[in-house]
Amino acid sequence: MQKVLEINNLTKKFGAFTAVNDVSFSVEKGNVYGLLGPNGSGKSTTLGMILNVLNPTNGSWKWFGQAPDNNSLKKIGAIIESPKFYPYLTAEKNLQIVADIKEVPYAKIDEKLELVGLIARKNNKFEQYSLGMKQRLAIAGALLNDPEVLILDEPTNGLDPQGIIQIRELIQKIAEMGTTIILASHLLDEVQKVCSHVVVLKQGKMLYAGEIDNLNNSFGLFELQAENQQLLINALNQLPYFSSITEKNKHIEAKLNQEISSAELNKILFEKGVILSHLVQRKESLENQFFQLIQENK
Ligand SMILES: Nc1ncnc2c1ncn2[C@@H]1O[C@H](COP(=O)(O)OP(=O)(O)OP(=O)(O)O)[C@@H](O)[C@H]1O
Repeated sequence: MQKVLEINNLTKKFGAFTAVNDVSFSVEKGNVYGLLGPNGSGKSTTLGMILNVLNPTNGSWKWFGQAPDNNSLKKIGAIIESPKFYPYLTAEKNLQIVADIKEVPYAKIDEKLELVGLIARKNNKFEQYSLGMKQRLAIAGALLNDPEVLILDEPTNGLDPQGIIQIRELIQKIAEMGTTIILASHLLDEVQKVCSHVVVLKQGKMLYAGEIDNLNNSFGLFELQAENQQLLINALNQLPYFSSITEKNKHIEAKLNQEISSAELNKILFEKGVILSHLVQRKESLENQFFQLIQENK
């Protein structure tokens, strides 16, 4: 797979405060990467550095295998702030200004307005647009010169549910056309729905980078209940299958560190004299795992 971006040991300090702390990851062509982390975890600062808007304190990165220069930046479309257009001009006129700056033919304007679903509204003034339409117009602007990479910072911030779905579908459509996408978000749900890969940041540190499916690659857990809970806990503690055993309200939650079927576990416990009244195997949600990852690295 061709590497579009390679970040090595990137650090940004604001005075004594470290906003991005020794972050390294790569982005491969054609995938959708989510930069995921709570507010203030360093997502925007990371994007600012790789877009040459902020100077790094330390570290380096390569775009398309080379040290970043103006040429490589031309292959990147980015929206890292709220869309800036002239309110009293139409969408089309606004995009003509962008086309002039990017030196692309006006023919591209209708193509991109069509893509983002705004062709029928191209003669409306920007100020008449909803927030979702403004965001889609910004995406059209960022795509005018057919960049290889599209970077979006919190693309659904402030949008209503319908607007969120429209942006999500648009991101999927753009990705299917072969554009590599990097999007920063604090919403796990958003990242989970559109990204193939995720980089998890917390307080500037990278906690995980890889395929989103691998983040969800736990063995799951068992919910168990027995008449004699203490006997059950003792028996579970003697077995090698669990990374943690926790007492919840009425049941015991035992997290697996390897595979074992519920039938097998039931048999082993029965042989140890434990009669189960409740046994359910569950997959752990990505949300749980993300939360745990964030907790563990406190
Ligand atoms: N110019 C600056 N001067 C000082 N501190 C800054 C500056 N810019 C960002 N920070 C701090 O760096 C940390 C990371 O900020 P950043 O905006 O990168 O986080 P984020 O993950 O994008 O969060 P959010 O989703 O809230 O934008 C925050 O604690 C922020 O207050």
